[in-house]
Amino acid sequence: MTAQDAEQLDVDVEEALAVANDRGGRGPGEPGSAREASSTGGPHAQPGKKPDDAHQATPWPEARAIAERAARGMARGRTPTSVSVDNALGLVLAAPLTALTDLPSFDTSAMDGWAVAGPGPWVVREDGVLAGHAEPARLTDGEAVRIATGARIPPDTTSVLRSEHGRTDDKGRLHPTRDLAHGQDIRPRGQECRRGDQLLPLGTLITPAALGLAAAAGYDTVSVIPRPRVEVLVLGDELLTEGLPREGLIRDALGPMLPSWLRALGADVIAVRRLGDKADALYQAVKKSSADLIVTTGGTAAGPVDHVHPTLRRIGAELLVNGVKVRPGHPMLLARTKENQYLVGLPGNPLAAVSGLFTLTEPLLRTLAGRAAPEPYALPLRETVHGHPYDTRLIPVTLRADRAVPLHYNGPAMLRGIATADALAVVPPGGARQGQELELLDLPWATAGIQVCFT
Ligand SMILES: Nc1nc2c(c(=O)[nH]1)N[C@H]1C(S)=C(S)[C@@H](COP(=O)(O)OP(=O)(O)OC[C@H]3O[C@@H](n4cnc5c(N)ncnc54)[C@H](O)[C@@H]3O)O[C@H]1N2
Ligand code: MOO
Repeated sequence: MTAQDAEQLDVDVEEALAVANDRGGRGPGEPGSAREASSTGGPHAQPGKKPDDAHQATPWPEARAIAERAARGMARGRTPTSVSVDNALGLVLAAPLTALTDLPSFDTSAMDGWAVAGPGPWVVREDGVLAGHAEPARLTDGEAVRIATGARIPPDTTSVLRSEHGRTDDKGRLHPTRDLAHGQDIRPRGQECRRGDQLLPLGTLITPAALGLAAAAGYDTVSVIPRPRVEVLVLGDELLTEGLPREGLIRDALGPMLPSWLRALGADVIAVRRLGDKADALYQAVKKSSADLIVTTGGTAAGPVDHVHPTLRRIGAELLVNGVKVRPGHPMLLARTKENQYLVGLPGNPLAAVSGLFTLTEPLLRTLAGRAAPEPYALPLRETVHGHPYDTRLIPVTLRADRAVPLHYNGPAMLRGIATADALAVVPPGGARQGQELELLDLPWATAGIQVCFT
C-alpha cells in the first residue's frame, strides 16, 4: 500500500464512522440523529433539557426554496440602477434592451473590393471609400469605386464585387470573373434590427456578447438590477491570516474563499471582517450592518463560543431555517435580521460552509440579483456512494465522459476534494448506486470560466 493509499483509507474510514455514528444516534425511522439534534437545537435548547430539533431541521430542497422565497419578497422593493456598459458584465437587465438605432445604421460593404453600378465592365473611379468616411458620391451606371469592408455604400450601387473576383484589363476597365447577384455583399441598413426593436428582454444576464450588442446598438449606460450587497463576518479566535498553523491555531480558509465565490453568485462584497469569538463584536456588527445579506462563518453550533444563535436572539431576528437535513453543513441557518436584510450562518467547517453556500446563499443571491435558476441536470454516477440514512449529502465530483466521478477527501473540514471538483452531486438519503443519475450543482467557475465569473 502506498502512503497515498493509506491516507485515502483513513479518510474513507473517517467518513464511514461519521455515517455509522449518525445511524447509531437514533432508532430506525427517527427523523434526526443525536449529533444533529444537539447542534440544530443549539443554544436555543434549555441547559439540561434534551433538545428536540429533529422538527426544526429543514429538508434540503425546502431550505433552498425558503431562501429563494425570502429573497423574492425583498427583490420586489429594489430599484434598478444605471451603470456604464463597461461595468455591466454579470449584471441583469432591469429593462429590455431596445435598439437605439438601425443596425447596420447605413448600407455597408461586407467585403473589400469595388462598389459597382449595373452590369460590368465598369470604369473605376480614382478615389476609394474607406470605413468611417462620410457618404460617398453617387455611382452612375457602368461605374465602380474601390471600397473597404465596413464602408458606406455609395447611392445607386447595385452590388459589391470582391477584390478576388475582379480583373482589370489593359484599358483600366474592371471585369467580373464570377456571376454577380444584385445586392451581393451589401449589408442593407436595418438588416439586424430597426430602431426600437427589442434585442434582449428584461432579466437577461449581461454576458460579454450582450455588452458588445449594447454598445453596437448605441448604449453608453444600461439599466440593471443592483448587485446585492453582502458583508462577510468571519468568526473564530483560532484563525490566522498568514503563516503556518501553530499551537492549535489554523489558517482562515473561508476569508480568502468566500468573497470571490459570493461575487460569482452575483454579490457586491462590501466588507470582510474578522471578529474572533467576541459576542459583543458580532452583535454590534450585525446591528450596524447596512448590507442586504450578512454571511457569518463558524459559531453556528452549540459550543461555548458559538455566538450566532444567541446574537440572533438578542437582536430579535426571525429564524427561517434553523439547521438543514444535509451533510455536511447541517447547522447552517437563515434568519431575517431586519426589514430587507437576511443573515446566512455558514458552519465553520470549510466544506460545510460550501454546502451552506449552495443551499442557502446561492438561491438567495441569485434571486436578489435577478438571475434565473440554473436548469436542473443529472448525470449517472461512475461509482456507488454511501449516503446518510436520513439526510441529503452533497459530495464533490468531477465530470468525466458524461459521468459524475465522486472525489475523495470530502470530509466536512476538507477542501481538497472540492478544489478539483466541477460540481456537487446531490446524494439522496440512503446513498446512490453506480449508474444512478444524480442531480448536479455546478461550481460557478466550472461552467462560466474563472475570468467571466470574477471580474
Ligand atoms: N456537540 C456538537 N458539536 C458539533 C456538532 C454537533 O451537532 N454537536 N456539529 C458539528 C458540525 S457538523 C459542524 S459543521 C460544526 C459547526 O460548527 P460551527 O459553525 O459552530 O463552527 P466552529 O465551531 O466555529 O468551527 C468548526 C470547525 O471549523 C473550523 N473553522 C471555523 N472557521 C474557519 C475558517 N474561517 N477557516 C477554516 N476553518 C474554520 C474551526 O476551527 C473548527 O474546527 O460543529 C460541529 N460540532
Ligand atoms: O454538518 Mo458538519 O461538519 O458535518 O458540516
